Amino acid sequence: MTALLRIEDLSVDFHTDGGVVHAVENVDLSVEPGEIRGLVGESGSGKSVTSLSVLGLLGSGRARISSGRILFRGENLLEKDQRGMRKIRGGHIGLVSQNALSALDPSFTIGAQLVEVIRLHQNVDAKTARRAALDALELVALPDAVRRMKAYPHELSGGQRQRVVIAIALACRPELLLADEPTTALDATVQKQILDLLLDINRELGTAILIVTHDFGVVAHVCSEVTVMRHGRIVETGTRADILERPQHPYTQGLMNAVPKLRLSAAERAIPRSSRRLFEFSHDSISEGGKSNVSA
Ligand SMILES: Nc1ncnc2c1ncn2[C@@H]1O[C@H](COP(=O)(O)OP(=O)(O)OP(=O)(O)O)[C@@H](O)[C@H]1O
Repeated sequence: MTALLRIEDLSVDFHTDGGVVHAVENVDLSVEPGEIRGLVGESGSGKSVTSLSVLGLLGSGRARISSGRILFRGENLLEKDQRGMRKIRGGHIGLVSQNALSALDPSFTIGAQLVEVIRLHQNVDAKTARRAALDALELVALPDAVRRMKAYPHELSGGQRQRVVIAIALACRPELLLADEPTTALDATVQKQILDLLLDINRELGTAILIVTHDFGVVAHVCSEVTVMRHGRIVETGTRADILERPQHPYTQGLMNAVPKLRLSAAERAIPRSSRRLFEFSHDSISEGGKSNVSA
């Protein structure tokens, strides 16, 4: 199968007053059409820099991509100009960020923000854009969508705001959603609802999702494939079963062992009973894959 997204040998440096920081080194990562891949690792491991590179959002300041290609549908995104990247962002790759409050503009209604994104990417009249905006809100199961179109971000709960962010990301039916810690800012019950929504979207629309997370609860709940990062490098790649049940790399084993008991309990409470077994490393509810691919 041709990968939807293929990152090849990506290296990113930051040139700071204190010297050069090798934030991402020789990273290879693929997302196949329709799959949900988790990119997991501790803070500072290079997850966000990798995902910002995909979106062309590293900024022109101190960051430098020193090697690699980022192929999306076969095209190298690193060769695209700003205009080309604006078409990709929102049009073909939707972004769901951690903080819905900062992702939304406080001075515009939800409807206006959705309509703006749709009209930016699609050559449609205002009425068609409004209909598409409403469809997007219904897709993310925001209750009372017609009334919510006129609401401002501060009038919604945290979970509702994150649904709106997902609606905006999906409004143009992108092939890939890039979700950077999509549930970190939410409480456990709402986290589960948002993760279930991402699963529904994946199943119903076939949208591939790359989830950046430090949380194995998120991985266990939604990811079919997992890539583990440490110090800017990929240390292990495998199916969810490989990584959760049979981690090969000592770093992944350590991360799994370090998931505190209390934290596990919170995560267990946040996911359906049928999936809780994942945390007990049982075999029957998860796909059996080959051995994971481990780097030194
Ligand atoms: N603007 C910047 N200037 C200098 N160094 C940076 C900058 N942004 C990131 N880095 C460095 O790049 C490395 C990777 O950071 P990155 O934000 O990708 O990690 P992360 O795994 O996403 O962690 P977190 O979950 O905390 O965001 C870290 O060493 C970080 O300090």
